[in-house]
Order: sequence, then C-alpha cells, then structure tokens
Amino acid sequence: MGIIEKIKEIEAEMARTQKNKATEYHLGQLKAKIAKLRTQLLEPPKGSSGGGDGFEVTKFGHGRVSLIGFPSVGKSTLLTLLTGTHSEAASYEFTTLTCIPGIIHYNDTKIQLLDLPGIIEGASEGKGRGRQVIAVAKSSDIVLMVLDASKSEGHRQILTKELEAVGLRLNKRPPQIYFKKKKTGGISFNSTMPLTHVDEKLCYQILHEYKIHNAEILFREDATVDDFIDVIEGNRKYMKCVYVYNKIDVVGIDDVDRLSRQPNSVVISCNLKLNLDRLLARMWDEMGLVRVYTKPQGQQPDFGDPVVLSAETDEGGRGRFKSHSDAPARISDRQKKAPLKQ
Ligand SMILES: Nc1nc2c(ncn2[C@@H]2O[C@H](COP(=O)(O)OP(=O)(O)OP(=O)(O)O)[C@@H](O)[C@H]2O)c(=O)[nH]1
Ligand SMILES: [K+]
Ligand SMILES: [Mg+2]
Repeated sequence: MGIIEKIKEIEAEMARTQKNKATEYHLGQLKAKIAKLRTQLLEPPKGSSGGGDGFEVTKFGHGRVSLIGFPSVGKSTLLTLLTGTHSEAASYEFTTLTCIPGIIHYNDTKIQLLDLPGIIEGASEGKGRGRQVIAVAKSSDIVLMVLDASKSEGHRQILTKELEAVGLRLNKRPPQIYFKKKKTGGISFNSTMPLTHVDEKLCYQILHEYKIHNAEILFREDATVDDFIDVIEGNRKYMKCVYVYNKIDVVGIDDVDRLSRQPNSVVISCNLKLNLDRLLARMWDEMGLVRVYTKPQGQQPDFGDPVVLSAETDEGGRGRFKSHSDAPARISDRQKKAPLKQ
C-alpha cells in the first residue's frame, strides 16, 4: 500500500471514531501516524537528487512572495499588473504551467513575486503539479492566496488544508512548547499552566509513536495535540498569508463588503485595477521588512539605497533582525526561458 493510501485509511478510521474522552488517546495516536506519513511523503524519492523540474527560481531581492490559488482566479493577470513581467493569462484553466518570476518595486525595495500554476484539492498528495507548487510556496516569505470572489468560499479552507498538509502553518505562531530529545533520563513533562487539550498520558503515547523515550517537555501555553505533533516533527514553516479576493467587479457590493471583513483579506479587481495599492501596502506590512538608511560620516544619507532587514521571531516569540543582501538577478539556466524583466 502506498503512503497516500495509508493516509486515506487512517483518515477514514478517524472519521469513523467518535470523539470523546475514551477515544482521545487513540485519535491522538492516529494524528501522529498521519503526520509521520506526510513527512515521508515530503522526502524526495530514493535515488533522485531531490527535485529539479523547472520550478526552482533563484531568489532575488529583499523578499519572495508566492501567488497560490485555484486555476483561473487571476494570478497571472495580477503578476503582470504588479510587476510588468508578462505572464500569459486566459479564460481556460491551467494556462500557467511553470513558475514565472517578476519584481515589485515598492518602498525602495525589490520584492520577488512568483506566479505559479493553479492548484486543486489533492495538490498536497501530488494532484496536478501541486507538490512542486507548494514547495515553491514554502520557499517564500509570505503567500498571497488568490481567490475568486465569485466562487465558493470553501476554496479558502480547501487550499489552507492543502498547504497545512505539507507542513505550512498560515498566520499562526509556533506553539509555545519547549521540546528537547535526550539520550537518557526518560521523559520529563511539565507545564506552566493547566492543560485542557492534552494530558501527560496522551503526550507519552504520541512520543511512543515517534519512538522517543527520553525527552524534556515544557508546555508554556494550553496547546493542542496538533501543536505538540508540530513541535515533534520540527519541520513546520510558519508563514504569513494574505487572502486576496480578486474579480470583485463581478459580484455585488454586499459580497465585497463581507469578503473584505474576512481575517487577513484584501479585495481587488485586476480588471478594474481596484485596490491594488492597498494590496501592496498589506503585503509589505506582512513581510515585516525594515529599511535602514546608512549615513556616511559627513555626508547626507543615501535615501535611494537602504539596507533592508526582516524581522524574525524565534521560538520564544522574541524578535530579531536578519539582513538581506540584494542578490543579483541570477536565474538558473532552466529558467532562462521564462520571461524575466526588471
Ligand atoms: N472579471 C474579472 N476577470 C478577471 C480579473 N482578473 C483576471 N480575470 C480573468 O480571469 C481569467 C483567468 O485569469 P488568469 O490570470 O489566467 O488566471 P490564473 O489564476 O493565472 O489561471 P491559471 O494559470 O490557469 O491557474 C482571464 O480570463 C482573466 O482575464 C478580474 O479582476 N475580473
Ligand atoms: K487561466
Ligand atoms: Mg496563470
């Protein structure tokens, strides 16, 4: 049985199992089993060099933003509008088949925007080019999830689930759980507050599932079993995501109003060039970039060429800054065919 079939089987078992105190431990174990299988799914197949099918684009500029969405929601139209790089747009699905980079010049910085093929439900399990697309999303600093304002609102949840299945966590911060594997000494389990979602026994069972018998664990918040599994897996990526509802020109004002009130959302129309400045401002804010203008002694500061830093938060939620070198635009040979204008 393949990994995907195994995942499906466990998901079916979870769906059949009633949620109550008695089944809580079993369900936790099943969740850990799925998490382990999903991690296996992410490993490159044995014997391959790990990727390499035309989706990798060299990083450029002070940050990278990916456009993720169902087919024909207007990702390419948006890339063309924001960057001036032409990316083919058409009314049929899967117009874009590769990764097309463009550059946004904003606030004296250069942001690399990546147009990508549309993804569909099942992408994380390899439907379409879903896995490759999501891998590129994972390599970016933030995601713009482009949604069609006139289509089902369920699309937002479906795509979020697909991204979560490969270890992306959108608009969440890392769980406040200290976890350290040890060589000996058994499991030490502590918390700084009463826990309402997990208990010691459940955590032991999950550790058992991972064959971890020596570790130090400290819950610093009332975290869930999913949070705990995320911490054990250790390969999660916490990213900001802005939900971009495009095509508001074809829906009524009530819908526009409602969508604009969804969390982390911006409503736009590429056709009418509506609200694009708001989108850029929001994207910029979420990237957390900071510009530092250096002033050589005895001279005026250079206001055209800042040093750009990005704020990062570590496990303890403390902020620090990472500097960005504005790397030259080197695109791998494979990507030279793709249009890239500055
Ligand atoms: N009404 C309306 N149509 C739009 C808007 N933006 C894009 N479109 C149309 O939507 C269709 C799909 O646009 P694309 O840019 O190709 O969409 P995509 O998401 O890149 O599609 P794939 O590459 O196939 O995944 C085209 O016919 C566009 O003209 C908009 O704001 N309003
Ligand atoms: K299209
Ligand atoms: Mg496209």
